[in-house]
Amino acid sequence: MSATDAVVAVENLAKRYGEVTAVEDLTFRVRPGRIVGLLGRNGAGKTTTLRMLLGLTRPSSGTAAVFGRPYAELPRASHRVGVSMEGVGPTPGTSGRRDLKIWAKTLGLPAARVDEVLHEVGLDDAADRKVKGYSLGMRQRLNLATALLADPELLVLDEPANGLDPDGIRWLRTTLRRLAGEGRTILLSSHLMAEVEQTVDDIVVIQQTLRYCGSLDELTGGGTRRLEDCFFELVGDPSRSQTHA
Ligand SMILES: Nc1ncnc2c1ncn2[C@@H]1O[C@H](COP(=O)(O)OP(=O)(O)OP(=O)(O)O)[C@@H](O)[C@H]1O
Repeated sequence: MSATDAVVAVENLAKRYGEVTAVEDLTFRVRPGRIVGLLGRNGAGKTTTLRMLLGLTRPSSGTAAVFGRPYAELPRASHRVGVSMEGVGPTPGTSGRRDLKIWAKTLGLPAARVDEVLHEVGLDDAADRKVKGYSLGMRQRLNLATALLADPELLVLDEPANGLDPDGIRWLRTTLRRLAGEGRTILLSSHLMAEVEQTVDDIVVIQQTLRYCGSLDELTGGGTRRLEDCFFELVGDPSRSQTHA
């Protein structure tokens, strides 16, 4: 697949914060219609990578493109790409419904779309409560509702399963499958192996540098090996050695 056919194309991407190297020489592509899990332990560079992809953090070197262009140069980027990420979310003092209405107006969408996405994420009953009173799981649902507002082709979701209860996790999995079934591409970051194993088609494993990029099936031998075991082989298991790979 050429870089122009890819929904996401990351080429030799690097980010350094002074002495700290967050990401180094990262290259991977995301194919259309796939659910892709970006995996790595805490501090591996997942959020930094997604932020560079969305033009929120400037790379030290390399490039990141969405639909063949840097996000900042992509026409109708906020309609084509839905984002759920800490710091891109709602204003705590407003209600969920009010917050979504502001986003809908900003995006030039009809107010009726707000009710649709509230229903889609199961927040109808809590829609008029203040966001500051929401549980973490409710915030995740609201973030996803915001990401879905413009009916985007690509969803970029940073740790979407964080804080969800078992019902919420099952709901998220079914929802993501349905969205991908409608032809959307989904790039999500996570460190929840069991969840990722049940949700994604492809895997990108990073630990500053790229450790794996390909199908989940290929990595786990068609499900004969646990993703968690494969993951530790790729990034190193601190319980077996004193040094991280
Ligand atoms: N603005 C910043 N200034 C300095 N260092 C940063 C900054 N943002 C990230 N880092 C560092 O870059 C590295 C990667 O961080 P990043 O948040 O991308 O990891 P992550 O994989 O998303 O981790 P987590 O799973 O804990 O969210 C870490 O060492 C982090 O401390």
